[in-house]
Amino acid sequence: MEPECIMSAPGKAILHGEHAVVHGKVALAVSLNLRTYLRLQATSTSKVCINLPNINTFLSWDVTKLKQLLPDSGGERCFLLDAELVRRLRDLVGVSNGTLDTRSMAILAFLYIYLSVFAGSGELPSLTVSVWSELPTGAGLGSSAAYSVCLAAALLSASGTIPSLLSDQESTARWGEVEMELINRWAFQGERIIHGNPSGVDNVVGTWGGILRYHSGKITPLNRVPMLRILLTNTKVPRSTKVLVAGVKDKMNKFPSIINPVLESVNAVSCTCEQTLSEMTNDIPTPEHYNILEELIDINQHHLNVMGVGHPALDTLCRVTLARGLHSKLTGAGGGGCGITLLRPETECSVIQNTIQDLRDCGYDCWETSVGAEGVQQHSPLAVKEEALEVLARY
Ligand SMILES: Nc1ncnc2c1ncn2[C@@H]1O[C@H](COP(=O)(O)OP(=O)(O)OP(=O)(O)O)[C@@H](O)[C@H]1O
Ligand SMILES: C[C@@](O)(CCO)CC(=O)[O-]
Ligand SMILES: [Mg+2]
Repeated sequence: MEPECIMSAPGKAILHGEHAVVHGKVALAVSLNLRTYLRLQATSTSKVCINLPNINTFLSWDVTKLKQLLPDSGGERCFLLDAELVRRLRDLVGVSNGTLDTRSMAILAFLYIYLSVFAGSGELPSLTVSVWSELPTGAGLGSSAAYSVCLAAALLSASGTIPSLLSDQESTARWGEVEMELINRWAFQGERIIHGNPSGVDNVVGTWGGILRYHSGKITPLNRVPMLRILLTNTKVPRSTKVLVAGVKDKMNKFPSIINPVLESVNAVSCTCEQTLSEMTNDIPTPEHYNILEELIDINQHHLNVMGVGHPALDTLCRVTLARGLHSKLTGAGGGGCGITLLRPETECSVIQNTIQDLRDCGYDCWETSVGAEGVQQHSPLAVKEEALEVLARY
């Protein structure tokens, strides 16, 4: 095992298709230039330690105690969640079945991947894992997926299942397709623990990065898309993806003939958006293209409200931006959290600045973001963003 490794993975924004994607519809998603960073250190303390400064969680366990929880076999566990292992971990962490609290979810996901990845070798190494993120936690930008992707990459690398990539002190590197598939599968298990019933789109974006279409597990990178300018707004209203996803399912069960057509319509929105983006890259983008993108945003935002995942703070976001001629929708699971606002090429700087100020006056965080960042990466210490290294080096 290498003495130390540092990984990072990006957050994501969903352009269209959140919730519908859980039920087999198309989603379009982009990676963000906000990342989660993880540092793993091999130790000889006979302890497993985790430091999660974003959620003020610092814990450790004796390796001998964790050994008692080892599942019978490893490896294949990246396909199905091992319910018995989850039960044992819940007992260890002291949480009941329905728990949703931030800490317990993060710890369960970590211990689940750690134990499963090392189960095959029968030996549990002592190590310290520290994770710090630029992403707001639980706000719709895929923080859970970026966290799970980093955990999967680091623990698979520590176990020797995938190679450690770096040869010199200053590089950043990415794995090949086979290793990324494996990272993605294990990250999906982390998402299952945190989300309950994830579609897999968030961990796919966290692993591969870029701009992509996701449909029932099938990933299609959109290599040619116009440069999209987006405002991200965090309403700071807390919410849980798990609860919201379960709420949509309840509505589907209660009113199938009403909700199923809505999901079908969201699917058509995603497909029409994809088609429009492709026309914009083949021809010169016109104002009419942007009008279509804006109408699709409005339609989808209404659909998401019908599904019950809106929030008054998101309504305010849409109203405030529309007053400046800009169109917004929630992104991710909704219920609060973040929204995206499309900027047109001709949108004047003063309009953008005034919109940002209006939103900040509502108490929201708001910033312009670039999309399409790299997926999961391994960094040498000298190639990590200074701020991230500074935080991770404290532990
Ligand atoms: N930096 C972090 N440190 C520790 N745990 C984290 C971190 N980021 C995310 N998590 C875990 O992920 C959970 C948030 O996941 P959740 O899916 O609800 O929100 P999200 O992923 O930010 O939004 P969405 O799924 O809508 O994109 C937290 O409760 C915590 O358990
Ligand atoms: C709400 C949802 O569609 C997106 C969360 O970012 C959930 C999922 O796809 O797993
Ligand atoms: Mg999530």
